[in-house]
Amino acid sequence: MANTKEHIVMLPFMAQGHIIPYLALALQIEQRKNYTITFVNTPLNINNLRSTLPANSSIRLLEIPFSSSNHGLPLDTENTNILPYHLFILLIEASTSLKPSFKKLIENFIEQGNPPLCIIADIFFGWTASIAKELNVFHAIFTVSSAYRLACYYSLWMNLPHRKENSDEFSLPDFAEASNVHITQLPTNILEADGTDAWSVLQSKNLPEWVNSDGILVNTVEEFDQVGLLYFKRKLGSPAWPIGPILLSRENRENGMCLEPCIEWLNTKPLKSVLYVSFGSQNTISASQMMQLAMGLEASDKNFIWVIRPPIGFELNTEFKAKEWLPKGFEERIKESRRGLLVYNWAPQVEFCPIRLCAFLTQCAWNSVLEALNHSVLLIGWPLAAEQSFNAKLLEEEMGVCVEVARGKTNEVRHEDIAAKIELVMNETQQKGKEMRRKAFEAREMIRNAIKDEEGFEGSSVKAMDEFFSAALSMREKTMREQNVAV
Ligand SMILES: O=c1ccn([C@@H]2O[C@H](COP(=O)(O)OP(=O)(O)O[C@H]3O[C@H](CO)[C@@H](O)[C@H](O)[C@H]3O)[C@@H](O)[C@H]2O)c(=O)[nH]1
Repeated sequence: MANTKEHIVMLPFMAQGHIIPYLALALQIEQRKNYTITFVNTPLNINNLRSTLPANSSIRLLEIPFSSSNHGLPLDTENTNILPYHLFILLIEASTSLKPSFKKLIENFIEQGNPPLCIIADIFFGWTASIAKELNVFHAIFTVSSAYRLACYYSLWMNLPHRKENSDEFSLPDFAEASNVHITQLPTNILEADGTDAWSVLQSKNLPEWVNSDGILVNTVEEFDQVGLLYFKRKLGSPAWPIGPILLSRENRENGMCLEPCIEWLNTKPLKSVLYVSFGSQNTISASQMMQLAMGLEASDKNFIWVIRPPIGFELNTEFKAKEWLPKGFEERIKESRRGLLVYNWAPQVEFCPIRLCAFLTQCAWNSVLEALNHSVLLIGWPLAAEQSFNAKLLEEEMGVCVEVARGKTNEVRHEDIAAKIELVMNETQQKGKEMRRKAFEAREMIRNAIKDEEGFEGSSVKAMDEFFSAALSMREKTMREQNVAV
């Protein structure tokens, strides 16, 4: 066994929000030196990854066949980034066609004497757990988000409680630790689910398969996500390993406005005085919300950077029509006063975080959340889609580092409320802001301690990763013993 590296096979769902964090995890595992990694996906995704993988990486990229047009999808559709939301479900359904070739791949590895120590696969690929079980390979699901969020998601899909309650607010039947959920916090697919629709049917096959997995790897930190982690230990009877934060590597970031002008602007501002406003890599808000947000920012009197995109209904590459979408003279006023900086479409976010940011008005997408907490930046939540409301719930109710300012892409928002929330969080003399600052500092310490790996001290995330590999090795030794006995 000496000198032989253990083999890990990874299979993310075909979406950038999944592939990129999986690659970040692969790169992190690679640093442990004693593993070789096979990163599996469909041909076009693998092709795109070739240019982003660091030149010195030993990660092997491997294609498995996929034909989108066989599944009612446009030709060469292998990633959600070129699909409208209502077709995501088709791609997830179509991805079950990967099953036979993925199974064959693992069988071939076994036959060639290179059996995987473990398979790490996506939350949408419950079927990989059954394959792993059949072939005696250790299996883990890797979720790119928090355990708390995943617990809400799992509980909602398994129980559809909003269909059984008459009220807009209800509790989660098997996750009583979480406070009530409001109907407006549900993503569209769960809100519309009735047990017979395509999403319900898909999840009713996918989620029960999770019990066949040997555990869940979670991009989180044990110290602030206990409630969700315990839920999965209880529900699935297997470990949930908090191994985060798995922060995204810079190689995978798009290029946007260059860093220098932003840093130059930031450097003219006092420490921890700037509000950063961004809705992540995929989302934007409605034109009327954009108008109110601009007015709220102006009224708040705080320094701000706003990563601004055309509102809903316009392509990202549409020319930004400030005269139409922003209050009259807004751009000129903030430029003149140097109080605000508008960055169109994409900003070097990670580089901003450590410097002068006090707060981040965010849709609460998990990577952004971890990046902000890593530098004790306070959060002003405006969840827009997907699981973001559950992240906001964890951040506000459990961790105390966030205040929700608005919800959804179409709901009415008022500039007075936005300005008031900004004031509440950013004004150092306000009790609420003070308390949030203390909690955000604690969260930062939790993150930093979790990833510490020093003589005499191993952080919780480092330990969890060790435990995950130990569990995989123990299972393999057990299987080998059993096979020897059988022989
Ligand atoms: O202008 C920008 C915008 C984003 N980023 C980076 O891009 C990543 C974006 O990731 P994230 O914050 O998670 O946002 P999204 O990709 O928009 O979020 C999707 O993926 C998340 C993780 O699964 C989910 O929590 C969200 O619901 C889903 O919309 C982060 O590393 C950001 O630093 C930039 O560098 N510049």
